[in-house]
Amino acid sequence: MQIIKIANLSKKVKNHEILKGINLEIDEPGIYGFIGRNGSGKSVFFKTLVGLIVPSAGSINIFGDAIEKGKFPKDLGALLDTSGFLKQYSGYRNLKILASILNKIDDVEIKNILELVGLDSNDTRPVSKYSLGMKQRLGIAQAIMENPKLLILDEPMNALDESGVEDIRNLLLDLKAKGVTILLASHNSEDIQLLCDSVYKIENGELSIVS
Ligand SMILES: Nc1ncnc2c1ncn2[C@@H]1O[C@H](COP(=O)(O)OP(=O)(O)OP(=O)(O)O)[C@@H](O)[C@H]1O
Repeated sequence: MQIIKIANLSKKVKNHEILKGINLEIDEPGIYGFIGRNGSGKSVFFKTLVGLIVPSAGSINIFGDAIEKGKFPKDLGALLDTSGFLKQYSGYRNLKILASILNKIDDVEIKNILELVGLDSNDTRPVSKYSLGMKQRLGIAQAIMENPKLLILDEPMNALDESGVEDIRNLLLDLKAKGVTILLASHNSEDIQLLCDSVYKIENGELSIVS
């Protein structure tokens, strides 16, 4: 089944055309990089893919299903920003609350995912006490915890230290080896070069293939 099919996708806010007639088809699992200057439209593009932003025109299909507003696509995990966590609760409690929506994974799996991204699963401190890098790791844990077949990651290495970057690179390559498709927006050319099978550029809201 086709993984992603995007046809003529546009997003206009007032007179500003943020995305202009984007077409993209992804048929093969792999890691797809998205590069582009600050403000070029990468985050808006990703948010549109998951139904958080409603396009002005065009269509998006993920695993054959049309994306609709507010209906998060199944088999999809996303890291779009890490500000959505409930700051008064621990990382574990946050993931548990999110996991209770679909009820696909149990407590042991949640703890394993936390350890996988380098967080202490027994840490009871609230997220308000987390460093930026820890929040980023928690965001990655949230994105991957339900074993999605498609993963959309907006700058996942933000605020990570060197070993964190190395851990997450390896994690993404492991997921790719398991057949997961990953869309990765990054400003880090090393991440793009090391990880991506194909690279796209967004420039002034238009998408083109780089390699
Ligand atoms: N919710 C919104 N409503 C209106 N305009 C928005 C909204 N979010 C982003 N924009 C505008 O859309 C354009 C693209 O922003 P976007 O965040 O997608 O860029 P980006 O490529 O992700 O940038 P960066 O590399 O800095 O993360 C910018 O001009 C921004 O001001």
